[in-house]
Amino acid sequence: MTQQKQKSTNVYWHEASIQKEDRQNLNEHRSGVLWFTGLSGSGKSTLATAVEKALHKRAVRTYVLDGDNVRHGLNGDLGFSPEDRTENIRRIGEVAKLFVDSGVLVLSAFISPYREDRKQVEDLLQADEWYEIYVKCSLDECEKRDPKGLYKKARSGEISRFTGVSAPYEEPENPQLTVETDRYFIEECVDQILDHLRSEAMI
Ligand SMILES: Nc1ncnc2c1ncn2[C@@H]1O[C@H](COP(=O)(O)OS(=O)(=O)O)[C@@H](OP(=O)(O)O)[C@H]1O
Ligand SMILES: Nc1ncnc2c1ncn2[C@@H]1O[C@H](COP(=O)(O)OP(=O)(O)O)[C@@H](O)[C@H]1O
Repeated sequence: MTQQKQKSTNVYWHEASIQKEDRQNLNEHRSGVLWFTGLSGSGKSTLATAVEKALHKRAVRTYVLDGDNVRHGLNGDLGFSPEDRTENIRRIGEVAKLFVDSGVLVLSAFISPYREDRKQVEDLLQADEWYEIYVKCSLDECEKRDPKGLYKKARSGEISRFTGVSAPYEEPENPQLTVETDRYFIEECVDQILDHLRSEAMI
């Protein structure tokens, strides 16, 4: 699957009568994207889910977009070649942007291994709507955790192009936040993220 080309012609943008700002005012919080990126098993889903729970308690409208789940539906036609991963992230970016427009705080949990792909998503959003969170964990530790047994399969050759083993992961150069999940407990990482959101006046 290659990068989508614009095929639709004669289409016109329809301006809505209710704008993003109206929805944010109604919700009494800003919308945006917490973009968790990191190796498989680093803790993206665990943290996105735990942070969502904490935000929900504070009456923040949230939605988790998760790699495994989105690949069951919307992106079920995509594999793990570099081109498919790029298209995967491009579509997620567009979906995330719609959620942001709807006034929601999105928590996305995708490996998103390429810097350029993450930058493309960032460019779809306003500066204060984008929070890149690097879920940092050594390959060694991810492999020890191996919650789905995928590293084992990748090492035996049963899965090809596995991130960190036989496919690249490009670390964020300038993330808003780095959480080191091989150094801190889940609760500590969640607190670090919530503290950051507070310092950004997001909550
Ligand atoms: N080859 C290969 N490489 C990496 N990951 C693989 C692969 N094959 C299957 N899986 C499973 O797919 C999940 C990653 O999907 P993503 O959409 O996040 O990947 S990507 O952003 O397009 O790289 C990933 O989920 P997480 O472990 O939660 O990261 C795996 O469960
Ligand atoms: N500090 C931490 N943060 C997140 N997960 C952690 C942490 N410490 C241990 N873990 C464990 O690591 C695993 C991470 O799995 P998961 O969240 O599915 O990762 P990913 O979504 O990045 O593939 C879980 O079993 C989780 O309990």
